[in-house]
Amino acid sequence: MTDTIYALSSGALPAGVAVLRISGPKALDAAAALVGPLPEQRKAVLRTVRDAQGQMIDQALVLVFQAPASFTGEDCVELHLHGSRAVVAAVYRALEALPGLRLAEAGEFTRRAFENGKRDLVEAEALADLVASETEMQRRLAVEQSFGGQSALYMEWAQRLTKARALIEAELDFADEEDVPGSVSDQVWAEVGDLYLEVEQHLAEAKAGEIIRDGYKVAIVGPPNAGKSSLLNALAKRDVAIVTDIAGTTRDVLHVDLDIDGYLVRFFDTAGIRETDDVVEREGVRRAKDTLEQADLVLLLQEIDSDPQQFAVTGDAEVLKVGTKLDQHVHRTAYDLCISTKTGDGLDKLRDLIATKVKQTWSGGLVPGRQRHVHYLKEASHFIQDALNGTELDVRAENLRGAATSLGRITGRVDVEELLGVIFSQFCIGK
Ligand SMILES: Nc1nc2c(c(=O)[nH]1)N(C=O)[C@@H](CNc1ccc(C(=O)N[C@@H](CCC(=O)O)C(=O)O)cc1)CN2
Ligand SMILES: Nc1nc2c(ncn2[C@@H]2O[C@H](COP(=O)(O)OP(=O)(O)OP(=O)(O)O)[C@@H](O)[C@H]2O)c(=O)[nH]1
Ligand SMILES: [Mg+2]
Repeated sequence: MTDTIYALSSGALPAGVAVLRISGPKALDAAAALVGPLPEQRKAVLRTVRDAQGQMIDQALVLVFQAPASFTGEDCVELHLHGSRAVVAAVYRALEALPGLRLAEAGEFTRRAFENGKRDLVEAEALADLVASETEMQRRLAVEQSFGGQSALYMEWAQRLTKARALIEAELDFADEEDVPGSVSDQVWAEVGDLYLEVEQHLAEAKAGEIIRDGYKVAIVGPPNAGKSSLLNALAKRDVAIVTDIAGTTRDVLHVDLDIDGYLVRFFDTAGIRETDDVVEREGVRRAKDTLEQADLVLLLQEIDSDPQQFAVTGDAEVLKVGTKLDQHVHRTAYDLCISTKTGDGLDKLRDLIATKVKQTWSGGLVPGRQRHVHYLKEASHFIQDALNGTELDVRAENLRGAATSLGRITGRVDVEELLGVIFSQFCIGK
């Protein structure tokens, strides 16, 4: 028998109100033990919460959800308590004393929702993203992936693959019979070819999902003393990095997260890149180069009119040449943009430029949300490719099955074999 679990579902205490959720076969009994006869389901009612000795703990709103119509699909009760640590601790003590009840583990309510078919893996992961979202775009992406058809897209693909496989296998089984025209198979492979392109197009947008979720990475690089750390501080509007006039001040990579127009943008301040015998600085330079390679955008800083020290910017990030210390120099066209952290000149322009670039990364549509999805999408894509390029019909059909299974693993919901049964039962081969 499943445990009945409980936990605080609302935020950090103290708070005005704390929502304590109980879910599982004993949820209703447990709640009744604390508050007496339960209200009609899905109707909030004010009740006194008492411990086993009959001592009053708090007055709370009680909300009952009967299985299967609840968030988890199990019997659920919510106690909307006063949000103090002592109240919650006292209710925990009272629940703990009841047999078959225990504190929920992280994610366990949502896990049960998955196990009871209330949401699939993509929706459950996106719900975690929604709860963790800090920027507007993270929220939008999470909402889109949790409630907006991401799962339906993968399931539709899996179904198309399974249908194609059913038709191919029918051809295999009835190859010697006249009522399976050869052109059926041509048609099927043309459709699989279309699907392949759709999957590839979707995969091509994986970067967008990563940027929204994990942030758009901007590396601030350049020679020592160019003003990199000063820029980081100016962007952060606080004294994050040490700034001195000594070349080689920064060694570690420091970062600051900013919300720019609803997007998470992560700025990385790095050690000035130069040849050096200093062991510590050399490690700093190595890390600077690493950061540069992983960036989505590189701000290459250089004091205006200084000798253009050249070093290779590797990686495929776009590079913006930024001239610094504009207060001491005049504007030069050799740079994409000139700034002064001393006067603040050019900083708004830089922020706008970055905002424009990050906005181009996501069209707002369905994109792969996580590395896990990308992994299975690539796997599916390879199977489809093998199916398209194969020669033996049975092997090609097997590759179609592999592709559908890979897609099924993303949502964790599709039972592909079951689907095959449904499809087979729907068409008859002239028998
Ligand atoms: N108080 C409270 N607020 C909350 C939640 C909650 O659990 N409790 N949620 C928790 O994340 C979110 C709302 N999500 C929910 C999702 C499903 C059901 C539910 O009862 N589903 C039933 C009935 C559906 C219906 O009537 O349309 C079901 O799926 O069968 C409830 C809340 C946000 N706000
Ligand atoms: N006048 C003027 N001085 C600046 C400006 N930005 C930075 N500086 C000065 O330039 C010196 C170096 O600045 P940092 O920000 O430490 O330079 P950095 O690129 O981080 O240097 P390293 O960490 O050594 O690679 C400091 O003395 C700053 O005050 C600016 O816009 N105008
Ligand atoms: Mg520095």
